[in-house]
Amino acid sequence: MTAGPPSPDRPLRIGTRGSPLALAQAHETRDRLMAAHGLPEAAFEIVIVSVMGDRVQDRALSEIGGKGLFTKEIEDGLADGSLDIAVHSMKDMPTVLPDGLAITALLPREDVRDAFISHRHGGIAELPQGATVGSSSLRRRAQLLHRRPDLRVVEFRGNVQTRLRKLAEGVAEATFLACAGLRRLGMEHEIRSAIEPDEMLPAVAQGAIGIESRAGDGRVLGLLEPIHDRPTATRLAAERAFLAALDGSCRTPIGGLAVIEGQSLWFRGEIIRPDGSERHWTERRGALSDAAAMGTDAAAELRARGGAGFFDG
Ligand SMILES: NCc1[nH]cc(CCC(=O)O)c1CC(=O)O
Repeated sequence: MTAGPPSPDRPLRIGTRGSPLALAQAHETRDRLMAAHGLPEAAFEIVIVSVMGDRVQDRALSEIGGKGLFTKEIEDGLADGSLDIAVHSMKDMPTVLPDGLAITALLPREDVRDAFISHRHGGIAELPQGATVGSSSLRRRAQLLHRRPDLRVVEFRGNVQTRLRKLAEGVAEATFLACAGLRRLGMEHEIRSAIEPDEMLPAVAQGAIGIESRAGDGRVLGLLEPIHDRPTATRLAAERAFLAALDGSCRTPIGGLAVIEGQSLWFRGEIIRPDGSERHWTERRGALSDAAAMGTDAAAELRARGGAGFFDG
């Protein structure tokens, strides 16, 4: 796009992954932009981009490694101008973005909690001794094993629908998904219980949708301004600073959550050994304007307490 508002002749091109959740998030973004600017649906074009993280289904994501497994191909489209904006789950976004790109808007955050999903049991405490639980998230595995070392955790990959099918097939007795994703998919009824953050601290940025665009594209920035949510931005500033200072790759079990209480920010963060054997937790309270510094400071404390090589075994 060059100038003027998006129109059916020159639609704003919205890049997204093709999973049902990604598409729901892209549609939510489009709907908010339509409402904010009084534009017709045809002024937007949703462009599905195939990314490595979706193509590889037979290996754990932590094994494939590398950053941006869910973002690279989409970011290439922003950089070469074939896309105008990209919609992402902020939970999946690396803390460092390619030169020239930035998160330029955040939608109001959804429920941050993890959901306990099971046909037979109501919550973690009800799981029988030695029960099998499916999860592909290193954080959820580590948090669960810390609390319940008796449980057997098996790899559970694939999108929300695939995981629910594995559960129905009896591959595991329970699994976990983000409440936010289930809500956005209209699948709230799958949530057996929502796990409070003091029981299972969510992933950094869980429940937040971010919009990425070219940092210097003033026209797109103007379009995004009315749909940007400042409280979400403040919370993510603390959480993502925490993650960045811990050098969080997908191999590191880390939880982090900031909430706004009146004029102050309450941040909680933790690091856990992948096998759940050791956990370090901390919290900070401070001014909203100190959000990023609080996250960085909390990370420095946990790094020192965990010691060198904490994440290795
Ligand atoms: N890593 C996959 C992913 N990325 C974002 C969500 C859920 C939606 C969100 O947290 O915003 C999920 C699935 C899940 O954890 O259940």
